[in-house]
Amino acid sequence: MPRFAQLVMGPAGSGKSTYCSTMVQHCEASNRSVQVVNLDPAAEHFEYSVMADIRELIEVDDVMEDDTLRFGPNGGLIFCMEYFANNFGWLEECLGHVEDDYILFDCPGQIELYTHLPVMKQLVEQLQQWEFRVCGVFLVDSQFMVESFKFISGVMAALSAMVSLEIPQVNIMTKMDLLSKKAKKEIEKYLDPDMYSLIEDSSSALKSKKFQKLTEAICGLIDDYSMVRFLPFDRSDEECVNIVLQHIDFAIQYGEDLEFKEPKESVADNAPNFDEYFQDQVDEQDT
Ligand SMILES: Nc1nc2c(ncn2[C@@H]2O[C@H](COP(=O)(O)OP(=O)(O)OP(=O)(O)O)[C@@H](O)[C@H]2O)c(=O)[nH]1
Ligand SMILES: [Mg+2]
Repeated sequence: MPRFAQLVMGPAGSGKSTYCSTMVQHCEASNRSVQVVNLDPAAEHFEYSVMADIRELIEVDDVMEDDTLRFGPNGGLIFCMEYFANNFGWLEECLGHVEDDYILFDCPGQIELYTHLPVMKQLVEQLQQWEFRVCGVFLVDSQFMVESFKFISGVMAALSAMVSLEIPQVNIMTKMDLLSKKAKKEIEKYLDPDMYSLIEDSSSALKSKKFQKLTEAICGLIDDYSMVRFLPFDRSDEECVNIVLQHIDFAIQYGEDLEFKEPKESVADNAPNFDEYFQDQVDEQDT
């Protein structure tokens, strides 16, 4: 039987730890067992109970205090993650060999981990060797996405992770509950973006013709291959959380090998319908 994992990634403060605790609560409410592993050696507090915590292996503060290493916070974190990559045996011991388990890995927020450092890729390969099906979950804060410029850089960050990790990835726009009604309408166009029109929106801000052409080429490539799409994540909306979870489950085929159970009528009636959800949002926008 396969095992299942979500690698929860994204820039600092994008809501990774909050996403993990929301998912745990959501799954508990539907009698589903999901566990969390904290992989952030600099984490100070989180609201979920952990099955494993990287700080038991190594902590950033200890690395920074070491007189021979002399690292600052960022260098210290990279050192910790490299140390972790050389000691995957620790993780193997913590995870055990439970069939069919479902684990969320709450990762650190240093963006270089997802763009060019090999640690996350090594972790993915190791998890796959332990028979995990891994889905990347890339979080971007919706607060920063209401302008096309910031959006393009968010898309590029998500794309870097996709390209370097080579696993299915679901991109998520977090903190939707904080947006005003007007901003929510504004952000709708970023969920399934038409990059060509976004670049038109922002072309007046680009002073250099050369860079404008480069940005156009990048946007064109992303658009032509429909490479990046975002799902909205509002932690206060159960249906929204469920839709995100279903997308991820689908990507790693969770549930395919489980025994088939007759759905209860009430559950089937309440089953979320993605199209309806998005249609509701469009209707809201039209009114
Ligand atoms: N209102 C609201 N606040 C959120 C949401 N997600 C995160 N936050 C807040 O945003 C801040 C950062 O959230 P975290 O979950 O710690 O973000 P993180 O990505 O784990 O941060 P790092 O681990 O430091 O990279 C906290 O103050 C959270 O309470 C959300 O969906 N809605
Ligand atoms: Mg965190």
